[in-house]
Amino acid sequence: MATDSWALAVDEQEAAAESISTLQLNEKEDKQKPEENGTGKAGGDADKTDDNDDNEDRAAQSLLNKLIRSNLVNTTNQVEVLQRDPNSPLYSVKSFEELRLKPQLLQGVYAMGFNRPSKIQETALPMMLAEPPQNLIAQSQSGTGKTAAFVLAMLSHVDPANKWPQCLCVSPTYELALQTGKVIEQMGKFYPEVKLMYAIRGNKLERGMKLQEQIVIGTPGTVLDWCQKLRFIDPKKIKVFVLDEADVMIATQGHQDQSIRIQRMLPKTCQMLLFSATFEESVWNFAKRIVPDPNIIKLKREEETLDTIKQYYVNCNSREEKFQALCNIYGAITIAQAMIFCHTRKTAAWLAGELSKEGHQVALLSGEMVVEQRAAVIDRFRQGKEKVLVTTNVCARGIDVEQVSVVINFDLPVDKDGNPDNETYLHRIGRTGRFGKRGLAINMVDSKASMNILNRIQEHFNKKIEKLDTDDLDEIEKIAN
Ligand SMILES: Nc1ncnc2c1ncn2[C@@H]1O[C@H](COP(=O)(O)OP(=O)(O)OP(=O)(O)O)[C@@H](O)[C@H]1O
Repeated sequence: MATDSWALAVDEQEAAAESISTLQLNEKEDKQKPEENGTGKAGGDADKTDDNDDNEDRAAQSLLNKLIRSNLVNTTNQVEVLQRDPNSPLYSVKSFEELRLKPQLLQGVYAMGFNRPSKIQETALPMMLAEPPQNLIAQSQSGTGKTAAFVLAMLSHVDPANKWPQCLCVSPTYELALQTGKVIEQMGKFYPEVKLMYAIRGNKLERGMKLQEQIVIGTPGTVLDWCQKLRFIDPKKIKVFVLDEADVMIATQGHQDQSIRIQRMLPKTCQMLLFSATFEESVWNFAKRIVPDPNIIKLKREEETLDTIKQYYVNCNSREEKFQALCNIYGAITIAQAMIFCHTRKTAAWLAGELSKEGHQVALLSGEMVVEQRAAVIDRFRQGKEKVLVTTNVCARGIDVEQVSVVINFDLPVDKDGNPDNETYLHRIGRTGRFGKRGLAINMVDSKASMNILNRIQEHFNKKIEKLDTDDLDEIEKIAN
């Protein structure tokens, strides 16, 4: 997940513009709207249309990644552990059996197809299941098994004989809460005595009632209401409090305060667990307020490099010339699958249309689609049903489509001030050690300004980007070898 300031700026812009409603997120949460912040539009290459509003927000990004992910993201990086009590032994497990889980839960874990704990689970699970309970702040990239870990911890800690809420989990949005709820249901499949309740707006309960479900998952506003105003939950009886997606949480106004207010109502003995995909200072400051005396686990993201990538640029004068160059490349070499990035929705839609007319099977990923539609587009592309995926810079941020060996920057990535967005460039084109197969990146340059951007990207990475003459078929053929 990108943490650049531009991403945050566009998030705010998106929230302010209320175009978030098209993503159908937060609809059921009484989200406080931030003030209009007048964030400017991101400047493009030659392509300065005003439709660059398909800004992504963190919640949508996170949901999208969850919906399209079919596997664990494995990393070879070691976890970094900071223990509250450095003298206590640090346990790590290599199998689920070692955790001495209830048989119903072990059955649930195996039924989900998990053979062994993921890297972060190896250390986080023994810590979360220890007696007495230990508090934990854990950070690792999306897809590394955090959700599965805290779901297992919650299910292990409840006493099904007690008919009241014992575990409370807060998520930033209704949809993310539902996704986690599904994992609880799956993992607890063989443990039917444990019941789950969703504390989300729209779930109206009779006044005066007391919840009997042992696990409650919801959004901060509703959870707070249910604990404080409506008293459906007795917060003093909560044994485990989970705050998921802390980085997404703090990007939504109001959620941080609500979460802290919930936390203050819980008993001192309650186990506090906080998870985040990123760990910038704001997340860290928030985490420290939610989790007293924490153990801390961090798992670094695998570094991407440009070492195995052949990079080229093509000089053009207009978007039509860029399109022609693209056609020449397609005419000369066989491209199994390519991702093409544009700066605006309008360009992306235009390009997708032109490529279709040329007979290409094109998928278009656009900001106006709801998250589920976007997930479906990416999924089809991953399955190879389409050979070209055209998208905007913002829309595809943080999405990994590993098998793509050709990336075309129809417009170069720039931040909101028009400076090169090196992080996005690297993430889009770079490969981690594991996916170290050779790749090809082609950058379209169409103005002095974009040539300048390209030069700065070259300088930043200290890697030469070769010029490619797309009118010379022989030359293009060479790049494929
Ligand atoms: N031990 C495991 N073995 C195999 N698959 C696993 C294991 N743990 C989790 N998974 C699977 O890997 C995927 C990612 O796991 P999970 O959702 O828990 O990651 P996450 O770190 O919480 O991601 P996010 O930050 O997006 O919520 C899921 O499909 C999950 O079912």
